[in-house]
Amino acid sequence: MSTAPLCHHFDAGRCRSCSWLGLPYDVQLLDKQRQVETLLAAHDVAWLSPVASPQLGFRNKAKMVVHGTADDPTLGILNPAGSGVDLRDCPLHTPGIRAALPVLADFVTTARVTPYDVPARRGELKHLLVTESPDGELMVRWVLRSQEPVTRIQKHLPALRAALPALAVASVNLQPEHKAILEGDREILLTEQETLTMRVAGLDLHLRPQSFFQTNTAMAAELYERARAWVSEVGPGSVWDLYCGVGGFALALAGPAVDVIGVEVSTEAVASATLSAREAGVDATFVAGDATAYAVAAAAPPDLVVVNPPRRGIGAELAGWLETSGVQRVLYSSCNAQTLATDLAAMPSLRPVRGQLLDMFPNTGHYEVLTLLERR
Ligand SMILES: C[S@@+](CC[C@H](N)C(=O)[O-])C[C@H]1O[C@@H](n2cnc3c(N)ncnc32)[C@H](O)[C@@H]1O
Repeated sequence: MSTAPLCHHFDAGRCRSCSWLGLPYDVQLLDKQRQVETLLAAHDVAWLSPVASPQLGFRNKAKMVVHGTADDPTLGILNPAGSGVDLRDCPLHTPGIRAALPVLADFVTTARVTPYDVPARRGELKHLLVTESPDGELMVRWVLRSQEPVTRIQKHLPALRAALPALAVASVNLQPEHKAILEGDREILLTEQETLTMRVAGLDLHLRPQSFFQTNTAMAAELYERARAWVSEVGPGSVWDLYCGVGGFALALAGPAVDVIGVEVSTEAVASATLSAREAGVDATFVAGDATAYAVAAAAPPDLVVVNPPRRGIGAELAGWLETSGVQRVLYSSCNAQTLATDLAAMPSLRPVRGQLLDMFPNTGHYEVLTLLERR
């Protein structure tokens, strides 16, 4: 039986970012489950069935490198020779993003925003970042070397909005350094609307341009719903959500009988979470700062701590604090089972009793794993 090709760029060898695309999806999921069970084999975890994702069309954020010329830009990646590979029809992205990228490529030409030429260090437009909310609204960000094209972008923005009615938030990010980093610190908002509303798991989460959001909307919803269900079995009176981002876990777990505090290093994300809590009429507090510093300085631990760190994990200091703090339960959501295993080894008094893999990153070797830890 012949099957339709999933991605013509992959088949032609132009893009291998989805390094597992050649594996049938059920094999991908089995391999990931096997991997996480092996990494956590030292623990007696009750594993729930892995949560499958749509294999394509799931990715709510496009991070496109812009190359070529203003008349003929490419949106995609650079190949090893440094030439642009156009991936505007990348099938991982949501249909709304796929429809928007050709319009945004035309805009590069109309507004004369010259793509940045890495070897020559000339040009302006480095990346185009596009996020689609579950409601179909778009956030578009032009990552520029300098402010030079901003006036032209502003001038042509009304025409772009007419061509792309879903465009709700537009901004310019300034990344003046000649470094392979996605974006810089400074953001210039070009629309009145400042946030995209990410409606997942019954929550309306405001997302500002520089904040993190899980890139797979369906899996984000599954993650917060599972957190809500698992934690409700335990009924804690107080919860910290460390590495809270725009507050998904905190707001999913908040309630009249639960005192919730979210801690996050990004002030933008904290502002978004605070706004979402206020609009939902939820009593949750969000603090800008380092998760470890917050924990070690606290007078007393809460009943339950959620941690959802970047790939590096929570690290020895926070793991050590959790180990000795007396906190009864930890809900650890990890996008890197290797660092999860290291962190668990540093908290022998907290036993992972339940785990579930959520396939946040189909067609790659990556995945999210949610684990509930209980004090022995
Ligand atoms: C994997 S994301 C999780 C975000 C959020 N929990 C969610 O569900 O979307 C990790 C978050 O940790 C934040 N972060 C990174 N280092 C941190 C630190 N040292 N202290 C607090 N937050 C940090 C990042 O800004 C990012 O928002």
